[in-house]
Amino acid sequence: MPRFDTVIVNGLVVTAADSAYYNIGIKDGKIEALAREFSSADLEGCEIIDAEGAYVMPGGIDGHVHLCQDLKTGPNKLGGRCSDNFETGSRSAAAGGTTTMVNFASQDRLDEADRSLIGVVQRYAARAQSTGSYIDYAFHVIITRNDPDVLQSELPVLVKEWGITSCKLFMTYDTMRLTDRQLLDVMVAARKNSVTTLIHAENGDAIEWLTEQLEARDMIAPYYHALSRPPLIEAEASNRAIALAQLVQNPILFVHIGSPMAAQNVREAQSRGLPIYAETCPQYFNLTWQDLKRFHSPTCFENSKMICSPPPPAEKNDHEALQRYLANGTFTIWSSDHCPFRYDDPDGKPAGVLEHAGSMQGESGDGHNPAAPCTSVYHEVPKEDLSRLLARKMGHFKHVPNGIPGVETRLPLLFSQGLLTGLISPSRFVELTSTNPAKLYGMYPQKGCLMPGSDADLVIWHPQATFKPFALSNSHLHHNVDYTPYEGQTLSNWPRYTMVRGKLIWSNGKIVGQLSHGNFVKRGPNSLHQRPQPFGTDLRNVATWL
Ligand SMILES: NC(=O)NCCC(=O)O
Ligand SMILES: [Zn+2]
Repeated sequence: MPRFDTVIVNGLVVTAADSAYYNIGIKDGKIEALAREFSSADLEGCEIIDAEGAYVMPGGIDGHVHLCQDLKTGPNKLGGRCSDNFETGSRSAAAGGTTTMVNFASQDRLDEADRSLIGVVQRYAARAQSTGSYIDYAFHVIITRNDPDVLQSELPVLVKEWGITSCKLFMTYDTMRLTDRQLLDVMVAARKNSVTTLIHAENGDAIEWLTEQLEARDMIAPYYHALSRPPLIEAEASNRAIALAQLVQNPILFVHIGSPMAAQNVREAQSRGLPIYAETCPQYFNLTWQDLKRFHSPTCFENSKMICSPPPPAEKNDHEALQRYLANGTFTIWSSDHCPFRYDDPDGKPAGVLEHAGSMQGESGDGHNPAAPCTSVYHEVPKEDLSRLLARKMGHFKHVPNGIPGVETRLPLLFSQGLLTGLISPSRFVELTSTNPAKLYGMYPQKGCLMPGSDADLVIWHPQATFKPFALSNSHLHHNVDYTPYEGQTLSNWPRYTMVRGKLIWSNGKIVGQLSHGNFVKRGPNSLHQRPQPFGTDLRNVATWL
């Protein structure tokens, strides 16, 4: 009986702590042993993968992926529909070196059938099962209501039976946001159940007010999405959320931090020893407000391809400021916020044109009036009409589904722009992309490390000396999206192998795995914060009596 199924040789193995040349022996989907060199007897009968001196790292863990999700980010009950399902999303993730993704199971506040959070999770789990997944996956539950009976009876079940130990709360979006008192209700329930709380921090009232001011001045082209959400919007909300978290002693993670001001709030809270964590994403290091004017003309609706919330920072200077927070440890995790919408799909970015035409109440003269009673969230527009509408009509940024794709480019962008430039060390790269998400989301040490007994989830890069830098094009990618925000970006390496529990899923430019391979991951509690009473006991700051 061979000692190992697979051995990886000649790899520069990187963990969140160290880098060294090791061989890795894998048996039954787990890491069995690491050694400077295995004996020839040990290697007998096993498959050998030669890393040829390249980096070998724990597989990427993407803590922020939207698949199969209807997202009502606009002001009415219609919205967009994510174009990737678990097949196309996990395929794209694997091709980019990701071995586990945490997706969202989103409660629809407007649908009474969604009152039950368990029902919500079951609905999304069925979506994943209906296609299968190439890589392992888990769910955060998005909570959009504060029903006390549901929180009390269902959160413990989600944690114990489903291993769903994280929730996401919104401070913006008409149909998803919680008021401050609702945030407090849910945060207390989260604390009692050790549920890691993700916060989308933007001041929804201020965004609505600014949007009204902009539209009164006819400033509705995609570019003005950014002006409806200047950095103060995120800075104010993150500041408020830190205070609320402190009050009820509930650790929080800010998702997709996009402004140096908000990052500074996190830094300041962390320096007071508070368990406040922050995620950031490649869009905040690559795009600026100028990208919302990128295509053809400043008013061209194609610029809606770059709309996400929070918007990218105003200028390149902001990228440099954010890089400092990446290097100095303020950011905890690097995720994609992969939120895919197509430009040739009426339920994608064009919703911003269709909804606007509808809100003009027939002024369009083409008979399309989405403001009329609608029984589904979807826009029923014949494909041939869509390009005609897009060419002729003005759209409004407020109706554009927020989000951009990036699950596949998440690791390669940071590798080229962070690791190879020396901004961050290889170990910090692993910490941000794998080890910290594993700890934060209760998967460590099953995932996020290369210890004996851990899942053999690995990404092996190309040997640097022989890799030819290339300009990224959407045709390289495996998602179901008709563009990438990073078109033309130079990349200086790419994952050569992606392995999930001992099976190669991506090898030398090809998907070689099976859709039946990806497993649902039942998770435990956050293991990042371990200090007892990190919020202190001062009654001026903390309601310890709650
Ligand atoms: N981030 C974004 O623009 N879209 C995804 C939905 C959200 O998380 O806000
Ligand atoms: Zn969000």
